Amino acid sequence: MAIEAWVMEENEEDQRLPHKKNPNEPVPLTKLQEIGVLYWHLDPENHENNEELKKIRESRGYSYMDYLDLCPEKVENYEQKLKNFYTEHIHADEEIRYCLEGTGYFDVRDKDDKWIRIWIKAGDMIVLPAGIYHRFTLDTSNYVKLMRLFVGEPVWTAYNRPQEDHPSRQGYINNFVKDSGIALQAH
Ligand SMILES: CSCCC(=O)C(=O)O
Ligand SMILES: [Fe+2]
Repeated sequence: MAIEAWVMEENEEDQRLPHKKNPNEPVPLTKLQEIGVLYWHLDPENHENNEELKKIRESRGYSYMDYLDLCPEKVENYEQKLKNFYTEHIHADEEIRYCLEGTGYFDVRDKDDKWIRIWIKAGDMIVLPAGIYHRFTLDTSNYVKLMRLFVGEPVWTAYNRPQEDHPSRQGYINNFVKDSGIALQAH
């Protein structure tokens, strides 16, 4: 199964709507990889014994794991959390999420600072690199259950934009934005 992503139509409509352009401008996985986003599709059933997940965790050092069941009954300060998730931010580390149930949108900025919307469904696992500007919203299904992974003790601190001097932002620019800029200039 392939990932579904598109260039976002920015307007004042509800954030939970798809916000596709007309006509739609799909974004292929290769373009997401260029900006440092990793993606796997795994079997969401019986994830405790999923060999592929085990291998990814071992090879990338994802020792920590917990669950985020995004519904008002299970999450403290639900509305505030949703607001924070949709405020553009970065982290000092990777953001690793594996969708077990439901659906939602991860928005990431591309090299031209445009929003790309990534539709996450059961079985989708994504890694956002440290320093990438991003945000998250539920879609109209209003529910998602995610596995959160981390290397070592988790740090969920979000640094809201602008954050150009943050070391992870500078690292991100050096790894994923700068070279492509130079390559373009050379042509
Ligand atoms: C609902 S998980 C994704 C939200 C987010 O960007 C974060 O937790 O930092
Ligand atoms: Fe985040």
